[in-house]
Amino acid sequence: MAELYERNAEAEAYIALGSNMGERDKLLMDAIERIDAHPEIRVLRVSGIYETEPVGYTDQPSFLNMAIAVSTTLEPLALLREQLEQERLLGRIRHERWGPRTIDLDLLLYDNVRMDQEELTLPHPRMMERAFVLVPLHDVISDSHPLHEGVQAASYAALREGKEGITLWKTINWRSASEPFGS
Ligand SMILES: Nc1ncnc2c1ncn2[C@@H]1O[C@H](COP(=O)(O)OP(=O)(O)OP(=O)(O)O)[C@@H](O)[C@H]1O
Ligand SMILES: Nc1nc2c(c(=O)[nH]1)N=C(CO)CN2
Repeated sequence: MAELYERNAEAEAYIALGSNMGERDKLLMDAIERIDAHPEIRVLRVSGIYETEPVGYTDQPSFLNMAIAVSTTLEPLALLREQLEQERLLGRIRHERWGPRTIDLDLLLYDNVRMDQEELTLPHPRMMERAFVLVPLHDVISDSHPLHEGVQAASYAALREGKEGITLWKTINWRSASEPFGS
């Protein structure tokens, strides 16, 4: 799949972030700044920070969740590996599945790429059922994205129903520190 991309072609991708240990908002913003500092990734838009009840394993602290839109010349697996490296650098220790974590970075969408490998499945297989993904994603997804309407409808429904207790915790004014590619 990734081979379909010409070298240096820019793709638009969406990443979900979550934290429920330590200084949660600082960890999220650190992760975003580190991603933006990568020479082949530019953070275009940043969602609000939302507080959410834990989903899955519920006996753990509440999460702060966000989403970002990025432009990148990395291929999908390289982008995922960069995210995993940033998780590692920010001190993520893996315990149980769906358990507490300092930082979690999930790749939601990469252009219109569909792939189904153990290391990377796109679109993210659980994204449409999670308010903690859909509501922040709606803040940053492009109006012209094929999933925009579906994400919008599911996000509004989640907010109406108070799904996962989601509430806006803080808004962010984002300005990328990196130059657009090719400038
Ligand atoms: N779209 C994707 N985004 C992130 N990781 C993915 C994706 N598809 C597959 N993976 C693989 O899943 C592995 C485990 O990811 P992780 O520990 O973040 O899961 P989780 O956050 O506990 O659960 P969930 O996947 O339900 O969010 C990663 O090492 C990665 O290789
Ligand atoms: N509210 C919330 N719950 C979760 C989250 C998360 O980011 N937010 N991440 C999980 C593992 O991906 C499991 N449960």
